[in-house]
Amino acid sequence: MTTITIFGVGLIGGSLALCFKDKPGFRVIGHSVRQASVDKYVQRGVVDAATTSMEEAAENADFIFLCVPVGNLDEYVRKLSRMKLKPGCIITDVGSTKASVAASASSLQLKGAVFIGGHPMAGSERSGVEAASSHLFENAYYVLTPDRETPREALDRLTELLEHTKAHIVAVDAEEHDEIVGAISHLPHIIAVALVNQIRGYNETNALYEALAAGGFRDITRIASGDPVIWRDILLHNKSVLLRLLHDWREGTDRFIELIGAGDADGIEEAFRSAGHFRSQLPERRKGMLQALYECYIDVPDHPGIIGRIATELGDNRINLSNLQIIESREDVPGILRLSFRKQEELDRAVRLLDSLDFRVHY
Ligand SMILES: NC(=O)c1ccc[n+]([C@@H]2O[C@H](COP(=O)([O-])OP(=O)(O)OC[C@H]3O[C@@H](n4cnc5c(N)ncnc54)[C@H](O)[C@@H]3O)[C@@H](O)[C@H]2O)c1
Ligand SMILES: O=C(O)C(=O)C[C@]1(C(=O)O)C=C[C@@H](O)C=C1
Repeated sequence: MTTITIFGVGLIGGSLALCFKDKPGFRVIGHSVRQASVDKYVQRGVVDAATTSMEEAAENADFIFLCVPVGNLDEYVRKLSRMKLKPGCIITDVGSTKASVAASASSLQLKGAVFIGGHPMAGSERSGVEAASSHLFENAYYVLTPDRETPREALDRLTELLEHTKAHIVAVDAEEHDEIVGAISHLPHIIAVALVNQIRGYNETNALYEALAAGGFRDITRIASGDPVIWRDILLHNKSVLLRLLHDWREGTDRFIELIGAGDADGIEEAFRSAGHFRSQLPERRKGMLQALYECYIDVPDHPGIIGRIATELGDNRINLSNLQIIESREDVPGILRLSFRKQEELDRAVRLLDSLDFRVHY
């Protein structure tokens, strides 16, 4: 029996637990500092058993996943280093920054256990075990950050276990990870939050800002709703990288001030063209499950039952909807529904079907 212990059964810890739970030969143990959370994990069937005792959770584990906020990782690694663990136990984490936890672990004697940093490149703005899903990591990249000391056999064992997530496992140096993930994840979160707060300020004197905010604003700001504690810790643990990136970002916005100020039409077009070109090359598989892979938008007249009818028509025609979101719904305008599918072929069939039913469909 392989025992997998998860400290912090939230969005990421809970999703990992669901990837392993009920697989033959696996037993999944959850840990929380709060009894109410322990009860909830068990009630929801996310883990086989749970406890508030760190020793009890860790003692028989073959794999330990630390899925707590980045700011708590050092404390967890330190506590584990003082415990008697099963020989050969692999300790890993899922923190969004990697250099600081790698430094904590390498400064400690883990008494026969091995630490290998990890970071699944999938998630969402939601948090807590309620948002967990066994599909979260499918087709996403899952970064591991072994170093020169990491035994090959341990890396292979962890990689083999993580195959249950259906993610693509890649090994990346911890510092390089923080550099790149700072740019493609942490900086965008900062920009989204700064933008929302800028608009929130304008909205205080004119509520039309909020009322008129449509698809563009929502698309670029979804991630501004991330958990404040999780993101506080991430930003503070990638400080030097982020300060450099923010400096570059300021140059990017200064460039727009120049282009617009000078009425440089060609320069503006070129900025959009090169960005669009780069973005269109991003591999689809990098998107996590909670993001749409293939999407279309439908104008829906504001009358009861319409959403149910669309879902039923798709279901009757065996077209699998991966997500359905109302992105605009006010009394005075038609609503807009965003439908997401996992496959191009499903999107194509949905568009043909909805067209034939006289819905206005846009891509
Ligand atoms: N949210 C994402 O998109 C995402 C993606 C990849 C990795 N991560 C990383 O995963 C880790 C967990 O994030 P999440 O999104 O699952 O958050 P979450 O809030 O859903 O889960 C965090 C878990 O840690 C527990 N916890 C919080 N504070 C604690 C403390 N002080 N001591 C002990 N336990 C505590 C919570 O009870 C919860 O079970 C973080 O390190 C984060 O950087 C997040
Ligand atoms: O999809 C989202 O909402 C996320 O924020 C996921 C996301 C990201 O892509 O930036 C956020 C943090 C992670 O550590 C990994 C992935």
